[in-house]
Amino acid sequence: MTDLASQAVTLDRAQSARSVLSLRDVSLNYGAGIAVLQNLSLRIERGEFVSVVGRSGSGKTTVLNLAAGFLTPDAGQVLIDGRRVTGPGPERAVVFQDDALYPWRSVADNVALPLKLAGVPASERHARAARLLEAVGLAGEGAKRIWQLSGGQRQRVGIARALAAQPEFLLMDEPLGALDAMTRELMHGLILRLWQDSHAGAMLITHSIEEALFLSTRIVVLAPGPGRIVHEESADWGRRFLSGNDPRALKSEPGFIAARERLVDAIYEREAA
Ligand SMILES: Nc1ncnc2c1ncn2[C@@H]1O[C@H](COP(=O)(O)OP(=O)(O)OP(=O)(O)O)[C@@H](O)[C@H]1O
Repeated sequence: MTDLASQAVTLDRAQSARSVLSLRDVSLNYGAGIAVLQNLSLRIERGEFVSVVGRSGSGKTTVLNLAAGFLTPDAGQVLIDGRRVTGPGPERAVVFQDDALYPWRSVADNVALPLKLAGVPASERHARAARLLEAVGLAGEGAKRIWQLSGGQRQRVGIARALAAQPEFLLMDEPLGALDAMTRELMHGLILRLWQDSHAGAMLITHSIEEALFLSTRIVVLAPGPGRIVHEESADWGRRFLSGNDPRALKSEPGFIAARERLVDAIYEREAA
């Protein structure tokens, strides 16, 4: 697998100053009058990997949709470097569980689509798509159609496409939820390397506490009714994996297990009350 940083894919934006994506005191009610999120604040700097965990219905996807600009808060603000976000933008890329790829287009065309929309000339976008496919371990698969790929391969195409736009922030909503456990573990390494090489800030919504702990530099726990942050943890297992540590050994460390238990307690505390 090719190191993105060693490729010309190295991002113009990656060299720019630190950016911050922030949700500041946001509230949202989907028009039903019942608050889904209330006064929630969350900040993600480039270079951070922030996972959002919490029970079903706690508002995780709503948080990501606000950060992506798909939703507008009823109160509070979504900001990038202090500028108000009013909709989706090229500095934020989103990866969904349902990969939202075009099955009738080739793999390479799917990856290059954001570049086409941005007006990048054909020869350059084909070259960049090829480099991104190499980075996600799909070199030589560009001519295939999406329906010819496995679930794990499709998610890798989705991630390559998200990175094609050279985002400052990569927003992922359960991107690995449909994958088997082994493929999921392989994808963890891939996501960590791409995150490191792209210098992006990452937000991950996941139901897997272990996944959140292993990948993230920070994990926030949302509690429902209305959705708000009730717990935060800092972590560095992903960074230690990137510096050569064995993932299974890392996940067996007492510190990892203790952090996992704290997160479980924070997620289920209110239910027990
Ligand atoms: N489009 C919508 N219209 C009305 N209510 C919605 C809408 N989308 C979500 N909700 C409600 O908002 C709350 C939070 O939903 P959200 O999808 O953000 O939670 P989640 O934590 O991501 O859940 P899950 O883990 O099940 O995906 C839920 O009560 C849900 O029913």
